[in-house]
Amino acid sequence: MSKNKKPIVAIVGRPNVGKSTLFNALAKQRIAIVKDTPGITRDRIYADVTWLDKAFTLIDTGGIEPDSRDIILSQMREQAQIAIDTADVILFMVDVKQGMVDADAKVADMLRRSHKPVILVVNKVDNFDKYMADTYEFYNLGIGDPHPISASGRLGIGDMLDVLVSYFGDSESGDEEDERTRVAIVGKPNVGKSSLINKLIGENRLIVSEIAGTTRDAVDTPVVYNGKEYIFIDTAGLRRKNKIKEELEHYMIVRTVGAIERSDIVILVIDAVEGVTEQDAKIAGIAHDRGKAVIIAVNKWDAIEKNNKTVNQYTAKIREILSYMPYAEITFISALTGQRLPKLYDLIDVISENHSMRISTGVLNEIMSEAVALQQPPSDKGKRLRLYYITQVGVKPPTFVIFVNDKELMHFSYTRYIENKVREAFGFRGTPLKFLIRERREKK
Ligand SMILES: Nc1nc2c(ncn2[C@@H]2O[C@H](COP(=O)(O)OP(=O)(O)OP(=O)(O)O)[C@@H](O)[C@H]2O)c(=O)[nH]1
Ligand SMILES: Nc1nc2c(ncn2[C@@H]2O[C@H](COP(=O)(O)OP(=O)(O)OP(=O)(O)O)[C@@H](O)[C@H]2O)c(=O)[nH]1
Repeated sequence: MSKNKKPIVAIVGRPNVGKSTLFNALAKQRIAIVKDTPGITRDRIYADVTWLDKAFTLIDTGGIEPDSRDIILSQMREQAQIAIDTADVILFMVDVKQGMVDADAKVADMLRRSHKPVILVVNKVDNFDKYMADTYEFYNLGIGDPHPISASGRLGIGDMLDVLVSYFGDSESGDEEDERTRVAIVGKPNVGKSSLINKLIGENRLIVSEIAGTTRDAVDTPVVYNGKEYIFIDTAGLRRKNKIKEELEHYMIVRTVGAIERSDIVILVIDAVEGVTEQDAKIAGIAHDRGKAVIIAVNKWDAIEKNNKTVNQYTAKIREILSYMPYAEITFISALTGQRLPKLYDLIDVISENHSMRISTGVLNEIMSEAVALQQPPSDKGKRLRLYYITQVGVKPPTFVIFVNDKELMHFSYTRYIENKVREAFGFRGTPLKFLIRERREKK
C-alpha cells in the first residue's frame, strides 16, 4: 500500500448476506463530511469510515438482482475481481443462516489465490451463544478464522474492525516518502483514456520492476518526463460485453473511486463531441469529494468544428454543470494528434505544487484581516461574527482552520468569501481548499 493513501476495503458476498446492512452500519461513523456536492445522485457505493483513528474507504462491490445460480456465481466472480483489483483488504461475507454454499467456496478460492488480505465475516450471528458453533463450518473455506457478526444487531462489529485495521500497516513506518506525482486518468468509457495515457507515456515509460507485484499496481505506470517521475493510474478498458447499463456504471464507479483514492491529481477526460454528461459529473463529484486536484481534459478537440467562441462556450458549459469545482483547470486536447499534451505535463506540475502548498500563519492572517476589513462579517440577533485566527493544518488538499466566536454565524457564503480572498492571494489553481470552522472563546 502506498504511503499516505487511505486504504480501500471492499465487501464481497452473495446477494442477501447483509452487505448493505454492514455498509450502512459502518458508514454511520462518517466523520469527514466534505462539502456537499449538489446535483449529484449519491450512490451508496463508497463511504468514509474511521475506527480507532484509522480511516479507510469502504466500497460495496455490488447489489445485483439474483436471477439464476449461474448468473449469481459469475457476478460474484466479477465482484471479487473488482475487489481484488482495487482493495487493500477484502471483507468476504457469508450468512450463518444459509450455511456454506458452493458459490462461497468458489469465490473463497479466488480470493485466496489473489494473496490479498481477506477477512471472513460470518453475518446474521444474532445470538453469539446460540449460533457460534455454526460458524465453524466456514473454516472449510480455507481463508482463516470466521469472524461472527450481526450487521443488523450491531454485534461483533468492533472486534471485526480491530482485525481489519490491523492489516493497514503502520503509516509511520520507515519507508521513504514517495515524491512521485500520482495521476489518475478517469472518465466514462470511450472518451479516449487509453489513447491519452498511451500518448503521455510514449517513450517516457520507465522500465522498473520496483513496483510491487500486486494486481492493482499492474495498471500503475511509472513515467519519467523532463527528469521528473510520475505515476499514471489507468482505469480504461471497462467496456464489457453483455452487461446491463447499471452494472457497467457500478463497476465504472468502483474502479474510478479506487483509482482516484490512490492519486493526488485527477485528469477527468471528457469527450468534446458529446459534451459534459451526467456520468462525467458523477466522476467529477468523486474527485471533488476526495479532495483531489482536478484537470478537466476536453479530448477529441480535433474532431469538432470550432470558431473563436468555441473554447469559451465549452468552458462556460463545464463551469455551469460542474459548478462545485470552479478551481478545476480546463484544457482542450487531442490524444489523437497530440495537441497540447506536452502542456499537460506542465499543468500537472503546477497543480501538484498547489495541492501541497503551505502558507505561513502570519501571511494568512494578514489576508484574513484585510478581507474582514473590506467586507463586514454577518451578524444575527445583535451578535456579530468575529474571526480570530486562521492557520493551515494540512495539504492535499490544503486545509485551513478558522477560529471564530460563534460557528452558527459563519455562513457558507462568508467562508466562500474568505476562500476567494485566499485564492486571489495565492492562486491554488486546480486544487480544492478545505475550511474547518472552530469556536474559541475570545482571548484577552
Ligand atoms: N437476522 C439477521 N438478518 C440480517 C442481518 N444483517 C442483514 N440482515 C437481513 O438480511 C437481508 C439482506 O440484507 P442486505 O444488507 O440487503 O444484503 P446484501 O448482501 O446487501 O444484499 P444484495 O443487495 O442483494 O447484495 C435483509 O433483510 C437484512 O435485514 C443480521 O445480522 N441478522
Ligand atoms: N478524433 C479523436 N478520436 C479519439 C481521440 N482520442 C481517442 N479517440 C478515439 O476514441 C475511441 C475511444 O478511445 P479509447 O482511448 O479506447 O477510450 P477509453 O476512454 O480508453 O475507452 P474505455 O476503454 O472504454 O474506457 C477510439 O476509437 C479512439 O481512436 C481524439 O483525441 N480525437
